[in-house]
Amino acid sequence: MSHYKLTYFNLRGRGEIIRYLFAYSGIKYEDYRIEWADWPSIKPTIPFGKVPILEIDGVIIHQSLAIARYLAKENGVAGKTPLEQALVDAIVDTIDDFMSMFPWAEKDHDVKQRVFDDLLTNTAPGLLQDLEKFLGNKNWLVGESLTWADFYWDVCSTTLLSLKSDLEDSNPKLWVLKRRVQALPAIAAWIQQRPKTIL
Ligand SMILES: CCC(=O)N1CCc2c(cnn2-c2cccc(F)c2)C1
Repeated sequence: MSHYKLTYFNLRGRGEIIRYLFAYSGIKYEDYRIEWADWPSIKPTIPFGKVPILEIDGVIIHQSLAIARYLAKENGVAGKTPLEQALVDAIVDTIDDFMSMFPWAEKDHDVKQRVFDDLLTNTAPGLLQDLEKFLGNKNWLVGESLTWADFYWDVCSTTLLSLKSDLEDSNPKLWVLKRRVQALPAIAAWIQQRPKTIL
């Protein structure tokens, strides 16, 4: 039995997709949440100096999407064929490109608020419309079964709704999908038990 240790902050952020995959797989792992005060002393010990990282029996994987893709493949939710896996990656990257546009670490509150508001008001609607069209009348974003693209949509849309709740007023199929993911017993249980954080 492998030993898994996830290292990230006490945030959903870029760590939550990994936590979803562990919850779905039922595999036990250490969910180590770095205290902000400890980060300066921990950062130099981390390869490439960024988190999340996942240690698997001492082997360190960095980059949240690489970690998630590994766990998805190990647990049958990466896509059933290479073509489906490519579509999953394309959707995940599309969502991640948008999430990466936010200046999460901006120190100037006014600058941060202005960029966040612009992205949420002027960029998010187009992205959601494209995702709604891609989903169409399917139950899941890719193929005919759950993949980690569906998990990623739920993880990231939770944060987007926390920032702009009226995003839920358009693109109804996307919000039906969100509820379908959150109704999965393992995901529902994780959401109920996880530490409550703003982001
Ligand atoms: C100081 C750092 C911080 O506040 N956060 C880190 C990044 C982040 C947060 C919430 N979502 N999110 C995120 C999720 C997926 C992709 C991505 F680029 C970003 C909060």
